[in-house]
Amino acid sequence: MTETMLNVAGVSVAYGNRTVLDDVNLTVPAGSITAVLGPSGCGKTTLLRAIAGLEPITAGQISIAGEVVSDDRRQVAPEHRDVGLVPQDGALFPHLTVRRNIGFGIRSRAGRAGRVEEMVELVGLSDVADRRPAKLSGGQRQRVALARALAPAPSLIGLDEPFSALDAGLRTRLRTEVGRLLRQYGATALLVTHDPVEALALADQVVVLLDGKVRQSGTPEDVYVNPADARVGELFGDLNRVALDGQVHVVRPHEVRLAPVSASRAGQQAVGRVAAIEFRGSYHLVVVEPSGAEFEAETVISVVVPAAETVPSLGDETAVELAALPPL
Ligand SMILES: Nc1ncnc2c1ncn2[C@@H]1O[C@H](COP(=O)(O)OP(=O)(O)OP(=O)(O)O)[C@@H](O)[C@H]1O
Repeated sequence: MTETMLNVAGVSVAYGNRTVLDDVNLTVPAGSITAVLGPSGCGKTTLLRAIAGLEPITAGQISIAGEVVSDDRRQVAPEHRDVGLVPQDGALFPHLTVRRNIGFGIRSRAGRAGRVEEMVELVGLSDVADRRPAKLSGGQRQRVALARALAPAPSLIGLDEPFSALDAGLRTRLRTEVGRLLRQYGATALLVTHDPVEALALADQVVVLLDGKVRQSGTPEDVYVNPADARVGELFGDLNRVALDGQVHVVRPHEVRLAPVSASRAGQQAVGRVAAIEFRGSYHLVVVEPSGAEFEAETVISVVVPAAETVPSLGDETAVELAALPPL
């Protein structure tokens, strides 16, 4: 069996009398990446801070590599937890070079220089290793922050929205690169993010956090394909909620298709009018108002139509194939 590197059991955290984490449970197996996904304010940063020892917990227990580091009696100091943090903004020391930033957390002097060089190479920063952070690009700064967290070989790496300050193109490239580095290094990582693409692309396990509670945990495929409820489903992008035959069905816009009205088959297709069309770059989102009596008032069904395909015009009558609508 794989060793559990992080175990968070029934953990609650309160600020004053306001509970922001409520009975949170999660485990991270050694050598794997877990993403905690949730909207702004759901408690992601608080969870990471509690794990790193920067926030006391009000209930439960946190263990790292089999050692209890937080419970109702104990709170092991951050520097004794063996957790490397990559904060949201990188938080590099502005007056230190890349090398010295990376070496900062390595306590023993013996072997430090060699270790720093290894990390500099790992993140591909040999050319800029004597520069200070101000002379680096945003992507380079984030790589320094990652190397600094990895350098002391911690049991666990915590990443707090590490790509959020970067522009879209760089974010995608760095995401791929960081994923590769963490795997190559065999790191155990907990990534907190509000970005579903980041969570799905990088993680072995996704933990969905809503209002301070874990709503669902599973593989990326699990949580995407079988969301526990519509709120979880909606975290991963546009979602149709269609009230049909007394049940609410949810379906993603790319899972339904437009069809010619003449091919309509009862129960399989909804017929309606095109109420809106949005161009989204690689596709059009076509919003259809179905007219059948079986649909509740104000039901709309959004359909992804790839850019290469013909889109209907506003007001056109069209059919939507509904075969993929699972009830929730
Ligand atoms: N030191 C604090 N004192 C009081 N309330 C706080 C403190 N830190 C955070 N909070 C509140 O706790 C809740 C959870 O905050 P947290 O930063 O953990 O959420 P988050 O999911 O990381 O959000 P974001 O992505 O916006 O950083 C929020 O409502 C926040 O306002």
